[in-house]
Amino acid sequence: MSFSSLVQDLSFRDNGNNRQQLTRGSSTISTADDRRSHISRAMSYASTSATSVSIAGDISSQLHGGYSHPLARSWQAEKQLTKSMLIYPLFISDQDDEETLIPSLPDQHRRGINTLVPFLEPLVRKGLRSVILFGVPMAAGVKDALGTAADDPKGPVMASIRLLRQRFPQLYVVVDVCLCEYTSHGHCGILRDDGSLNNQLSVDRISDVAVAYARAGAHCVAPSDMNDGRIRAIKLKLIEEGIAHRVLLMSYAAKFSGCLYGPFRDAAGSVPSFGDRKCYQLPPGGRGLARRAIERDISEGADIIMVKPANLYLDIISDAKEIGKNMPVAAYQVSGEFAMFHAGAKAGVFDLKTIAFESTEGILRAGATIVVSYFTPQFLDWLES
Ligand SMILES: NCc1[nH]cc(CCC(=O)O)c1CC(=O)O
Ligand SMILES: [Zn+2]
Ligand SMILES: [Zn+2]
Repeated sequence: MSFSSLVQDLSFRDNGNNRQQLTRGSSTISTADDRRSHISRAMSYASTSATSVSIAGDISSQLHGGYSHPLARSWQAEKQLTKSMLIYPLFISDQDDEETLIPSLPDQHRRGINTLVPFLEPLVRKGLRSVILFGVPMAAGVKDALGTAADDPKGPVMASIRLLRQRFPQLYVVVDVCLCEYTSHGHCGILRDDGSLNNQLSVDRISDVAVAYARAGAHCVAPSDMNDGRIRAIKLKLIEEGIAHRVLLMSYAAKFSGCLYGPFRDAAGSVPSFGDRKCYQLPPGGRGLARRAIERDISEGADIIMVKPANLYLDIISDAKEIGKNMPVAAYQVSGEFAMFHAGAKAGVFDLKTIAFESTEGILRAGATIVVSYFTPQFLDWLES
């Protein structure tokens, strides 16, 4: 294109301003004018081509900003999964040397106290920061209507708390507080004659158990029983005992009754002998009820609120973050979710490591910063690379 035809071309299409500059000679065209003429040329081209409108005319449509690089991908997340976010569940049986694979809970064992230290040593070395203990009485005749074995000073949980505190000073020890593993009927409290939960007796008993675990050295007690008023009762008793300043109270605030606890009940032998837990666990559709439970438990003195299960209840995690915006939110990726991911991986639906990360990142994105996860030992390896 010759200079004269370029001038002709520009003056033909451009506004008066540009034409004025051009009449003073090509050497006086300013940079700004130069840019303007380029834009106007692009726009006049765009007006004849529908596809270029979105490219040149609308920068906001450009989302593919070179984030295929793993580091650039990680920068898109508000929170990165770290080892310190993970709590690993341990099932402690009263058979001291036991190490039994739990059939419905892949790679997870029920273990006696004598197997704990050798099992945990390499994990702690790899960066395990926290465990949550569940007691599993296996011996015949241990269970009764009151769940007496729960805080037996010689019982496996009390002994394990003391052992872990002594052997692994850096390990943060959380203890689940409930009666269902210890009651003959398998429910999470003390029952009336008609089989319904006696809330007052249950709360009295649960808070005694929580205080016993705390006195034995638990850093954190986590009541999962769902009896009304248990958080207040435990907090008051911890204050009364003079140990409230050194014990965190983590409430399973929003705990739903669904079909995702099966492998856990296998592991813990806590299937109710009659009925179900629908009187004291939330209905899956009960978002409002969950919000009320979270508000209630915060007002009663919970230090951490938990949502359980996790991946099917991400909206509840996000509600918990909003309601409890000044406190940590935990989520429990439960046994049924873990087993489901294993089954999917085994069936070739997806890769286990990939789904472990994707599901856990979903939990963080929803608002949790603490994740109770059966994947914890694997994450300790996966987060190394
Ligand atoms: N109160 C017992 C308890 N504590 C934690 C879980 C579930 C954990 C899991 O499924 O991984 C359960 C089972 C239940 O409520 O029946
Ligand atoms: Zn229970
Ligand atoms: Zn429990």
